[in-house]
Order: sequence, then C-alpha cells, then structure tokens
Amino acid sequence: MCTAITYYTKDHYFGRNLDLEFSYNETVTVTPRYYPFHLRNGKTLDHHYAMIGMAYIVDGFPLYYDATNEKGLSMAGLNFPNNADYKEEREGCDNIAPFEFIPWILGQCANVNEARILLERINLVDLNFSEELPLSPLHWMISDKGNSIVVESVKDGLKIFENPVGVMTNNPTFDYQMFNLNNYMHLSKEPPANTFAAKLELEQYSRGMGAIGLPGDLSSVSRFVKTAFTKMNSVSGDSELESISQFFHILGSVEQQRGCVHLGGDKYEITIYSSCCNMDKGIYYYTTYENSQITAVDMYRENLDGNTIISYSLVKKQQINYQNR
Ligand SMILES: C[C@H](CCC(=O)NCCS(=O)(=O)O)[C@H]1CC[C@H]2[C@@H]3[C@H](O)C[C@@H]4C[C@H](O)CC[C@]4(C)[C@H]3C[C@H](O)[C@]12C
Repeated sequence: MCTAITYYTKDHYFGRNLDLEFSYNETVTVTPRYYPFHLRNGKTLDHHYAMIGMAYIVDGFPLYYDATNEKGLSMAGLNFPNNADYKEEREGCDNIAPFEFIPWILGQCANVNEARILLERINLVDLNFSEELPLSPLHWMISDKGNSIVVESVKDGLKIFENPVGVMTNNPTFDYQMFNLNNYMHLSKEPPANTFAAKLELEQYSRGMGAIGLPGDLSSVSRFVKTAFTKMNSVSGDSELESISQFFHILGSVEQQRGCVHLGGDKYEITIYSSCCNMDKGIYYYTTYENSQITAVDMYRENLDGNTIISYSLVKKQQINYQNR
C-alpha cells in the first residue's frame, strides 16, 4: 500500500509513503539535465529538466518511484494490481515503458497542462526493465503547484482523472475513490450536534466525535478517505519547518506499523520511507521506518548541468538527540 499527497502553504510540497515488505536499495537520486535517458523506443532524452526523487539505480538507469523536477512538476507511481494494463507498441504514439514514464514526463514538462499534452500521444507499453525485475502494475499522480491528475492505463485505454483532493492510494480505480468520499460527507472536525432524534438527549462526551466513522484501517480505500480528511482539514504555519512537519503528520495518519498487515510467513508490510519534496526549492526530505529523524537532499547543491547521476544512500539508522549527554 502506498499513499501520495500534495500540500500547499507558502511553498508547495509533494510526497508519499512507500509501503512494502522489502526494499530494493533505493536512494535519493538527482538526475542532472544532460544525463542521457536512452529509451526503449530508440529515442534518447539527452537534454531535459533536472529532477530529484527516490530511485533504484540499475545498470546506471534511475528507476524512479517518485520525483520532482526543477519546475516543481512532481510524479509518483503507486501499486495498481489487477487493474494496470499495459499495451503493445502502437505506431504514431510515444511508446513508453512504465519504468520510463516518470523521466519522460518530468524531463519535458513544466506543469500539469504540458503533461496533458504529452499524455495525448502516449502509449504505456508492456515492457520490463529486465528479466530480473517485475513489470510493476502502477498508476500515477502528477502534480504541479496548483493541480493534480491521476493517470491509469487500464483494459479500455488510458484514463486521466482530475484529482481535486491531491491524494492517491492504491486499488480500486480513482473514480471509485472520489465517489466513495460522498459516503463521508457528514464527517466534521467540529463537535457534532444531536440530529439522531429530537426526543433523545445525547451528550458530546469526547473531543473528536465529529469524525466518528472516519476509517482507521490500512486498506487503500480507507487510507484514501483518512488522508483526504486529514489533509483537507490540515492547519499549519507556512514556514518551511512548520510545513514539512505538518506534511509528515498527514502521511503519518496512514503509516503502516510492522505487524498490522500480514503477508504470510514472517512478512509484514511497513512504511519503508515517507518523503516530502519542496516543489519550489527542490529539497527532498525523507524519513525511513527505522529512522524518524528527517533527512534532506537539496537538488540545487548539485551540478545540474552535468551528465552523471548523483545518489545518496538512505540514512536508515535511528538518530536520537540525547539532551543530557
Ligand atoms: C511496490 C511499489 C509501490 C508500493 C505500493 O503501492 N504498495 C502497495 C501494495 S498493495 O497494492 O496495497 O498491495 C512500487 C512503486 C515504484 C515501483 C518501482 C519503480 O516502478 C521502479 C522499478 C520498475 C521496475 O519495473 C520494477 C522494479 C521497480 C524498482 C518498481 C518496484 C515496485 O513496483 C515499486 C517500488
């Protein structure tokens, strides 16, 4: 399971929880403007926007999970099993493999409108990166500093949905997730009034009763509702520290603790990492399951006019700030 969100204060933020039972040795990866992305369709993107994000680098190619480019356009891939359907190559289209989709869009587009133009010509093809890696069944959220869309390649074609809540999780399809919010329109951050029955005296005995019925389990439908409620009602100051702190609190509302989602044997799904990228400043903040201290990589501290990938191993060990030694 995974959850992606946007959050806007003075600056704009994009990030996600990556929930899985294992890790591929992903690193915070900066791809500078002149790194040549050799695509499977024979083309090369040799001059493109620089980007920063989380990627697994294989044979020198950054396999991005989520990233933000120097214009702030951001994108994340989330699991979409049994629904994602990739196609055969088609003439007259941009045939792009799923693992190339993030660089293809972020390399060339400055905002969601420009991404929509590229999406008109795209055909997501049924192509593995290698025999050793699975063909991931994904869907994607693409966000800029004002708008978000969701892209789903399914049996009957490529679907693009407006995403007015700026939240995405996993199955089922995005239109269902949005419709399902109708079931929760009675929830409130305010204390409830008694509308149960006029002749019955009922009492507000606890804070938070306005949101009784907000799902708390870890299924993707429940995480969508929980995150949408938390994010849409979120209040924070607009400084960098207040904004990123609030961002991690929103993601924390749906994080996965080891033990609660059993996958058989001794396997449990956990939140491997949570990320928050400042879309204006190109700073990628993250925490990992073991290390709750926020670590950051600043894209603008690197030479963005280079042609080699820069990568930072995740700081995974817990950092404790002792106050008396
Ligand atoms: C599984 C990850 C998404 C996490 C998620 O949504 N889990 C939910 C599970 S469930 O639905 O609720 O069951 C996805 C996100 C990005 C994916 C990775 C990226 O797409 C990059 C490469 C792409 C290669 O084709 C496969 C390995 C891979 C390294 C992918 C492995 C895996 O599919 C990742 C890590």
